[in-house]
Amino acid sequence: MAQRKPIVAGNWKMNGSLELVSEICGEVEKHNNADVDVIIFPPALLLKDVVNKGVMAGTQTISEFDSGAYTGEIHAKLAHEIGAKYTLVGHSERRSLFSESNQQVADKFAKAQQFGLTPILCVGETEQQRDAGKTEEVVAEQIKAVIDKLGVAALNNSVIAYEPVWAIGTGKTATPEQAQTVHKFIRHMLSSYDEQVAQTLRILYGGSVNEKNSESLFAQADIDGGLIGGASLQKDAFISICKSALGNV
Ligand SMILES: O=C[C@H](O)COP(=O)(O)O
Repeated sequence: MAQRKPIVAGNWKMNGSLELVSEICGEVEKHNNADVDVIIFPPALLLKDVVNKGVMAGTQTISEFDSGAYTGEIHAKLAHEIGAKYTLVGHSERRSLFSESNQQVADKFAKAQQFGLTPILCVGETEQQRDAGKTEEVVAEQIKAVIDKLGVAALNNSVIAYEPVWAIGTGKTATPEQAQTVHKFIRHMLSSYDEQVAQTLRILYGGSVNEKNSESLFAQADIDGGLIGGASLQKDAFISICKSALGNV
């Protein structure tokens, strides 16, 4: 089996402050090493502060446009110049609250790579879709939008985060088995395009990950770390999750 370096990514969403940067980042930086990539996704206004603390960072979304009259958008080129290494694309909150389509997410993915950012493509089904037996179909469509636009090789320089919408911020974590089933499906689907991409792509799980469940989730064969929301705002919990990625992925 391919060796994949785990990632523990903290998505602060529209939370955090300069105080939180000071409280968490010094500690977090110590856990980013040869064995695990630790990344913080702060609100864009705190990106430079996080980078200045020596922490690997990214934006929570990115514009699909180049520079121009796009008030309020985050330019991938500027984010990269400031020091961002990654960006999330297609987080379910962007899809549901800001109506981002699969096509738009694919455009953002392309723009991120064009300007040197590694996209983390977020995918996942709603509870209704899961209940209707459509989990695999929904996740496959979300990934195929990127493959159709850019070709499967574009996934080489990316990460996928599987985040079932029903598990986000609800405390209702997918069981390790439920998560593993979908991660395995994603790898299987990718292997029909390219076996090397399927084996080397890092696939993170997100959705109510905390310091108590991270170890069992990360121990699954196809789970390469986590995208953490609420627990990434608590220093001790987040550090504990970072430690559980070591030797468990
Ligand atoms: O990006 C992170 C996810 O939306 C998970 O959030 P959560 O850990 O608060 O459920």
